Amino acid sequence: MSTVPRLPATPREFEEEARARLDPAHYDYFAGGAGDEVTLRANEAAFRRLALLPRVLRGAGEPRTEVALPGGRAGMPVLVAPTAFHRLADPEGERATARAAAANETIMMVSMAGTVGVEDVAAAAPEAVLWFQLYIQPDMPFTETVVRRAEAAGCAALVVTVDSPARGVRERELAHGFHDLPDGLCCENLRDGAAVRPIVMSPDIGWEHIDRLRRMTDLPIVLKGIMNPADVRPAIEHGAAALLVSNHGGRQLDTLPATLDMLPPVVAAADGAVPVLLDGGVRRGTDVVKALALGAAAVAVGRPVLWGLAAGGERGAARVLAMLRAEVREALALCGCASPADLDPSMVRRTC
Ligand SMILES: Cc1cc2nc3c(=O)[nH]c(=O)nc-3n(C[C@H](O)[C@H](O)[C@H](O)COP(=O)(O)O)c2cc1C
Ligand SMILES: O=C(O)C(=O)c1ccccc1
Repeated sequence: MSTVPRLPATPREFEEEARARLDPAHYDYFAGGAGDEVTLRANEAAFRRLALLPRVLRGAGEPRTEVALPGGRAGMPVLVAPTAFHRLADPEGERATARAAAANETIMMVSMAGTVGVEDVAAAAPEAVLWFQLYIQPDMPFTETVVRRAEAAGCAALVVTVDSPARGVRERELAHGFHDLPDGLCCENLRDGAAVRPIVMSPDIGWEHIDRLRRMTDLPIVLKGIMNPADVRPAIEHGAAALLVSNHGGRQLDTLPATLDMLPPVVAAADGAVPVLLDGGVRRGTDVVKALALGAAAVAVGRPVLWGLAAGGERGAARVLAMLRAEVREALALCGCASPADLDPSMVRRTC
């Protein structure tokens, strides 16, 4: 009789299991943040500081969890954030992640630094809604080549990461001497004929590049890495269809505030013109509901999906997403909400 291995039951257990299975250098690559990891810790801590204040006797009925976004509908307000190098966690890599996202009716943002080409990700999960994450390369003809690949693969939006004019310095990577993918793995989306280009994080990228991208494609553009409310108006003026409040999971500049703490001022600056999403430190359904109460249209998770993938491949990643979906439904129900639209800022309270 064959037995199916037992999967962990909590987010913490998923991370422990992933840590036990991964090469320590790869675990630290996934887990680590920049500098003293102040921002990395701040993201989760901000959720813990906030308490929920449910409403009662609203007769809301069974809650619905789906949300409509510029790049399509998601069955739950928890998307898969773009993360690099999934084949370090599981041989199927991004194919497994896409199937796990599709099984939970959610959207996967496919990293430009993926270890499976975007066409193969799409082919592995034909029902998945994919958004393609792009680092605009200063070589704009090459950037266009990558955009055309994402379009041809059927991606429904471009997620342009704007928090990376340089690569963040992560001391855990330095300690292991982790610089490159092992032999046999590469960034398949960076293929250029027989060669694979390195990803350039360029300080020369400016709003004019967003304008050029806007002219290049009809896909909605999501700007990922907006933290300062002063950047919201220009983002809208330059044609962003949505904003993703993100500090890159604390992996770029250290000592940025928690994303949850910048969500209210960014939402206020957007003033309903575009939906605002958030990532960073989301681990439980209650975290999701807190962000939605403060005005997020949806959230995304990075590391939790990697832990699922490392602990149990496609099945592990799918379980992590299914747990989050069940927790969101439960938290909405216990808050007296029929849908995310019933949440509002009066339903969260700072405790310290
Ligand atoms: C291992 C790892 C790789 C990442 N790679 C990318 C990437 O290729 N592109 C990108 O825009 N963001 C990348 N991110 C940032 C995530 O998209 C996201 O902002 C962050 O992980 C959210 O925080 P969380 O991990 O606490 O959920 C990466 C994050 C991690 C942990
Ligand atoms: O590690 C990261 O956070 C990341 O964004 C990245 C970008 C390019 C290549 C590999 C990883």
